[in-house]
Amino acid sequence: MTQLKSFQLNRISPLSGNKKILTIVMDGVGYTNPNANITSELKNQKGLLPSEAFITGNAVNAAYTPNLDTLISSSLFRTLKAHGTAVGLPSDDDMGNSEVGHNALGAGRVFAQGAKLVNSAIHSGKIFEGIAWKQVVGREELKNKKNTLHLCGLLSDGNVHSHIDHLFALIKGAKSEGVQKVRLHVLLDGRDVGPLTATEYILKLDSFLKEINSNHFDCKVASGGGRTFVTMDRYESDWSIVERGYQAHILGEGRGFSSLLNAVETLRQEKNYYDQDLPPFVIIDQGKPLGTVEENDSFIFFNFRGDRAIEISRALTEQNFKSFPRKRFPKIYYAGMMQYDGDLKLPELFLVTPPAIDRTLTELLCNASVKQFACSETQKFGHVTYFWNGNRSGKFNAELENYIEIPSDLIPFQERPWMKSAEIADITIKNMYDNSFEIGRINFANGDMVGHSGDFAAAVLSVAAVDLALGRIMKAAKETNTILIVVADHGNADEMYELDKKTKKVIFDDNGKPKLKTSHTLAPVPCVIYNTEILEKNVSLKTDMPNAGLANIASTILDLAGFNTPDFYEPSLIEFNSEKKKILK
Ligand SMILES: O=C(O)[C@@H](CO)OP(=O)(O)O
Ligand SMILES: [Mn+2]
Ligand SMILES: [Mn+2]
Repeated sequence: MTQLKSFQLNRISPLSGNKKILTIVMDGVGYTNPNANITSELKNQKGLLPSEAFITGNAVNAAYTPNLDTLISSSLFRTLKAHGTAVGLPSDDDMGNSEVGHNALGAGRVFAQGAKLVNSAIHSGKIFEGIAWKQVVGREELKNKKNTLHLCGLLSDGNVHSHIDHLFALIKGAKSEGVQKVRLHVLLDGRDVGPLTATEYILKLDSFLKEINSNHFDCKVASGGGRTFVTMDRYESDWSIVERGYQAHILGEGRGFSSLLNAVETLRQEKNYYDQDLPPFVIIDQGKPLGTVEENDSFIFFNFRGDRAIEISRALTEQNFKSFPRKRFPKIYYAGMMQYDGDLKLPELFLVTPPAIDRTLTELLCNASVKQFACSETQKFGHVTYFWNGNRSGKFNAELENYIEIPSDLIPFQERPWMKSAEIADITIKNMYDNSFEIGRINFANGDMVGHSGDFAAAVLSVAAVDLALGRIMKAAKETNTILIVVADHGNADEMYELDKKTKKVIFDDNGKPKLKTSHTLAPVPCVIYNTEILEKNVSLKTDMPNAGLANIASTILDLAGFNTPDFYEPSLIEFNSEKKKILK
């Protein structure tokens, strides 16, 4: 990775009088005009509540949000782009997500992201020329069937963590390389795609395998499970998720089925599982698991995004691993689709080089000796640290960076939609009064984590809980001389029902019920700068930036803090009506 030289910020006006700037990320709280998309036809649908937001499944607009409403009515309110090319994704059909959103927020620029980089590496063929491919796939032992190549990852075209086309390209590449035996360990999605879409992808995979399998090429599914229950934990929230995956994928331990389709269909019949919650399973052939991982096998984790790939990567490669008993730890040739953590160099081998996100806001502020604060609950803690800092888990300067994690609950979040919003507000407000930082950022997980459950009523409560916390912080901001920048990283709770792409009308299922949506949205996000009358009087939003996105926030923070904004960052969203130095006094 080429790293450019670091950069020294030039401060033209110090933050005096304990002035502070705090960015609040309301995860998954997209903004759409409350009055859009209503038709009389929709209003007449049976069984639906009469409010417009309720009818369209927009939990952000349906929630009681007096504080957010105050912010939205301010002259310093606008929306920002948070999806597609504005955050480095391949196309504007790609919804935003936390990784690309927080990368853009923390780095002040847009980098071509995993989804895009893997596409180009496949199209150019470079993915099959690198060291990792040679060392993991190009091995003699795979060509003479002594060992097996395992591919593990998320089976969908969600393009947040993975894409099914990437899996197909790897399988084709392995066949061309002369590999004879491939075993797949698939995680069902239902979170970046519709909640009950697994069968679509399974049928796609089945017909692909039918086509590609031959006398000399044997590729089959060996194990799997739903992504939120099996393998894809993050930020060490619940290692038992990874343990279940290890048992199914590596040891071949778990409930047996004759095929992937059979597993999903049987499990769904027994209990109304959404895809993401499916328990682990193992495919059995002639009484034996079809594809345990053995000594000297090769293994590729084909998700490109890091947060949920780190723990399984550690479980498969770490010598002194203590997070759960592995029972058996075969020595394998392991590669990730990407390197998931730039500080830990994890994993050592990777197929595609990740974006070289350098000179992040945290780094520049550390160079300028600015005290910083970051806080969230476990589910989003890495978002305001690791993602915010360009996919690095370490700190630039431990003395200047105060990071606080509030442990998340280990229950379905729709059962506690307030999550840890109150605790995050408590700690943040305390740090505001203590003047422990100059520039901080926090994340409220609610709109996103509850949005993913598909539970509309709970999502409405989740947004109200964020609003309550927001109101407390707004009050404290007035009393502690703190400027707030309230923003979101992408939409989610703003569309709890599937909408027709063109007409934006709710799609109904065969029973006349709205089709639930669990994934993120393409919505823009709110952005407000809040605090003093002085600010409102002397600062305005530039009017010539209709396409501004999340990457414009970093410069805006620096601008408000009295720094010159670096020319390699996207420009600030604001302008000062008279001399900046005087206004920021
Ligand atoms: O839960 C996750 O992993 C993603 C969705 O796949 O959500 P977010 O980007 O908000 O973290
Ligand atoms: Mn998010
Ligand atoms: Mn999400």
